[in-house]
Amino acid sequence: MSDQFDAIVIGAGQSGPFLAARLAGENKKVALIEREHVGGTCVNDGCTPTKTLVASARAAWMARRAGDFGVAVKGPVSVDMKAVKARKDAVVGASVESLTEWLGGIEALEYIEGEGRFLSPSEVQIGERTITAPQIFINTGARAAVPDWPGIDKVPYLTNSSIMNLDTLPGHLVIVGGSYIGLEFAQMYARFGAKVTVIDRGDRPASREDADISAWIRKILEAEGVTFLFKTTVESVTRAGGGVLLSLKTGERRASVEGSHLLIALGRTPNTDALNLPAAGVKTDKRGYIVTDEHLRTSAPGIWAMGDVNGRGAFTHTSYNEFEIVGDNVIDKGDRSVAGRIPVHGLFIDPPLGRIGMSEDEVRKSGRKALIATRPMSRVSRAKERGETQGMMKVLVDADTKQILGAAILGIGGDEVVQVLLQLMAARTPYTTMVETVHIHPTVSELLPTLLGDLKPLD
Ligand SMILES: Cc1cc2nc3c(=O)[nH]c(=O)nc-3n(C[C@H](O)[C@H](O)[C@H](O)COP(=O)(O)OP(=O)(O)OC[C@H]3O[C@@H](n4cnc5c(N)ncnc54)[C@H](O)[C@@H]3O)c2cc1C
Ligand SMILES: NC(=O)c1ccc[n+]([C@@H]2O[C@H](COP(=O)([O-])OP(=O)(O)OC[C@H]3O[C@@H](n4cnc5c(N)ncnc54)[C@H](O)[C@@H]3O)[C@@H](O)[C@H]2O)c1
Repeated sequence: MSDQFDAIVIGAGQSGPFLAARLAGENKKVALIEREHVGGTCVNDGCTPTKTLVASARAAWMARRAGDFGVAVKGPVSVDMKAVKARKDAVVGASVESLTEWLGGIEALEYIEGEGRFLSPSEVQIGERTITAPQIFINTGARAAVPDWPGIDKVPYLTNSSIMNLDTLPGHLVIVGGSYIGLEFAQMYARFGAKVTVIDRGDRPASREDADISAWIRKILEAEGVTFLFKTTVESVTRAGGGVLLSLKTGERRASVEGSHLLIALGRTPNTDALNLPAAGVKTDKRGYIVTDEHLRTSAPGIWAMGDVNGRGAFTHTSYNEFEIVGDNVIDKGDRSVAGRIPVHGLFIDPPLGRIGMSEDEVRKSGRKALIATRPMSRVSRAKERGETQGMMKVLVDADTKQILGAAILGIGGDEVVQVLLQLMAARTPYTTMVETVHIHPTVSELLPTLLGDLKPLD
């Protein structure tokens, strides 16, 4: 027997639950299907747990540095990994609980546990049950990509999901992938006290960032004991002792590294394989991401795709924004789209990187006339007072319109401070307005007018 709904949402990530709730609020009968855990990656094995662990790692680091501030800590600082995990589990647990409670209290919404699979453009099967709706919204996210290295099926390895169960300190954590996931875990585990090696095929960490930002990231992590092996790929993996031996290739040179634990951080695979998308007529690209137009409509009328699964964002803020876009369009008959969305992201090493708009590389490639200013964090009094002067600020401005094109702030508070510039950018306000505005002293943001006052032509 088929259950008829007004709308079906597949996946309870960072847009699905909010859209399901909003539709239910419009007196629609809604089904929300989730195969693993409500809240998806962000809440369970992404943003929330990693930033909670980053906070523990920072506490350990500050305790070790206490003497720099004239504070005595008697004896060596040690980290209780079971307590660190328990704290992380408590923060995640509270988030999942409040989300579950909230969704459970919405009368018109039925939460269905299980894996959703299309039978046709309007029918979804979950186990023995088949449900139908004229509107279906896909929010199934992505998972860690696992490479096909020879031997990978015979060695224990960790991903961002399984590392969440670790409550012991690795002797030597080898991380393959030196981007967002790899870097956040690298610094965190180095601060917990593990030996950490990061392997990447590129020539620098976070290679989507400008070279000067990458150089600072490398310097910050190396100063904390992280070893980087760049231009290096993994040829094969085998079991060694209790851990894993990786055979590596750097140019023509071959070497090996043995780790007690291996973490794979090589990007993501969209969760589209279980959906049986051909039955619904939903097209995917070569990498398996669902193809959508700017309004997030798929190739099948009546089916939308939001979040990581459409390959347009890969961040919680982009997924949530896509709930807002689809919600406004479907419910309020709006005309919102992702066109013109300003790209923003953070990299939550410590100090963090906040990034908005275009990078310097992107501005150069665009060929437009631009202005640029940079300032080391060592020339920010707040950073000096805090004893954390690593990093730099960078801003790029259109030479003709005087509007901000992009900015990077790698330094204390960089993730928050950069959003001051984001507001100017979104409002299309010329940077000169900020130069004339008085800011609070002593803060990092007070240096933004000074930074903008130093703008020079980008040669
Ligand atoms: C380690 C890590 C750290 C991160 N840190 C940040 C950060 O600091 N800031 C940031 O903005 N982003 C961060 N991200 C990215 C962020 O987690 C994702 O972009 C975000 O979760 C958005 O995902 P989503 O809404 O597309 O779906 P997801 O959160 O991935 O959820 C999809 C859900 O769909 C379910 N599902 C899949 N297939 C089916 C099916 N067939 N039937 C039923 N259910 C299904 C899954 O079980 C899952 O619960 C991080 C990611 C990782 C891995
Ligand atoms: N702070 C945040 O917002 C945050 C944090 C973590 C994750 N995320 C999200 O998760 C996504 C995935 O992150 P990620 O770090 O896993 O992937 P990524 O795609 O950002 O980086 C993968 C890295 O692996 C390297 N690589 C790929 N194949 C390789 C190989 N065979 N050998 C050696 N190196 C190889 C690449 O050069 C690259 O540096 C990101 O795109 C991001 O959207 C966001």
